[in-house]
Amino acid sequence: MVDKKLGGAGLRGQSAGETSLSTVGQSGTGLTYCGYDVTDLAENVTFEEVAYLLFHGELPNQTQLDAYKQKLKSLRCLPRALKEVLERIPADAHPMDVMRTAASMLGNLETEKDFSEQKDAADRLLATFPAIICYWYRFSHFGDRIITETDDDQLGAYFLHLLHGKKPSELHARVMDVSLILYAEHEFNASTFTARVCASTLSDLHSCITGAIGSLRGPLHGGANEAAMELIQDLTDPDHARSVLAQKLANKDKIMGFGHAVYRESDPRNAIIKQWSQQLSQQADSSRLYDVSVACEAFMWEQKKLFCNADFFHASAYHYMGIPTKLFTPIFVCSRLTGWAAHVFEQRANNRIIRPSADYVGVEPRTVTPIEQR
Ligand SMILES: CC(=O)SCCNC(=O)CCNC(=O)[C@H](O)C(C)(C)COP(=O)(O)OP(=O)(O)OC[C@H]1O[C@@H](n2cnc3c(N)ncnc32)[C@H](O)[C@@H]1OP(=O)(O)O
Ligand SMILES: O=C([O-])CC(=O)C(=O)O
Repeated sequence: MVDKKLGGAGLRGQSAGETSLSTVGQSGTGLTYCGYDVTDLAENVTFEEVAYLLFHGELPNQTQLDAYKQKLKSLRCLPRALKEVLERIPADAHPMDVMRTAASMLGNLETEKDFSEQKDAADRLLATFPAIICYWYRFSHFGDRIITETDDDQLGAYFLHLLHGKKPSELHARVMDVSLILYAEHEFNASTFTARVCASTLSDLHSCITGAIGSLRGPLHGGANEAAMELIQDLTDPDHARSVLAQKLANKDKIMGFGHAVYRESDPRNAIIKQWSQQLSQQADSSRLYDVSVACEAFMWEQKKLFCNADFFHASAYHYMGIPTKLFTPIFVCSRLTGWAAHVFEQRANNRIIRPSADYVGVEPRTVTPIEQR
């Protein structure tokens, strides 16, 4: 793998601490969680195993996994006060604002009083995030008060079940599971770094997660999967895709779902989700979204040597599973919560408050002019 030339703004390339949770752009296909290649994990384990790995440092054995899944299932009930808050948030709210408010509200209702409660607090958030976003969505858009306690075995299938009101197909359940694995953890990305900065003040887990959701919301980070959908939805065929992109590049527009702060030639998550998007397209009425996405990928590489990041083919994959575009980034939250929480645990275990310095570029020292003379 070629190292990206790093330096300058955005703290690019500077080490801001240690982690044993993941490596980005260093070994294997480019992304490892606790030493396992993400490609290996996406092929051979489930998201619940990845969550356990990030929280405990090792994959669970069968007994541990069964107990963990049982625990998560038992935590799916939303408190009445949280449902009341969700019912008051309007349908035109940004779903990431719903997630941010809900994480904060849960922090009021079920405050983490001591760090010894951190894993239970994280499991509770993990178990409830799919219910939170689907409860708000179904109530605000259709007036449904859904029952959030179901017997779904896995979080991805649980989300699709609550969203659509019926259990998903095996293929859809598997794609959601893989998607959650791919989004789970990514070293010191902007939202995780937000969580760690907050943790370094010895704040509570809900504050760390609430802040991280705010950072993930932006289109340069998690919001890119929705922005990519907005781009591809209007592309009629590969020729049209090429001409729209050529115009955008001429305008110096950023093309969402392309490029990365660390990877230089490819994002290993792309090949995986792309292959699942292709499978979904073969079952769909039309393969247009997949075909135009492939044309965008080829054109961007040919013109700018820019490659698809994790977000680009997630857009078509999620769309093929009937997921409304506005819920794409909240799914990212449901997954990345595991990475955020694991980083909070790691920060707390060896903490020093994160407080860098700034290079001052303002005016020279001066004295106050009395107000009547200004
Ligand atoms: C899961 C995730 O969060 S993955 C990231 C999701 N975000 C996106 O997809 C948004 C689109 N992409 C981007 O904005 C950027 O590629 C980022 C934010 C991901 C990384 O930013 P940086 O590290 O600053 O990018 P990088 O240093 O590689 O940029 C090099 C050049 O390529 C350009 N470039 C990078 N990405 C893009 C893009 N998607 N479209 C057009 N040009 C781009 C930059 O503008 C820069 O040009 P310049 O030198 O003329 O200023
Ligand atoms: O690492 C980054 O900068 C962004 C990213 O891909 C992620 O958070 O998954």
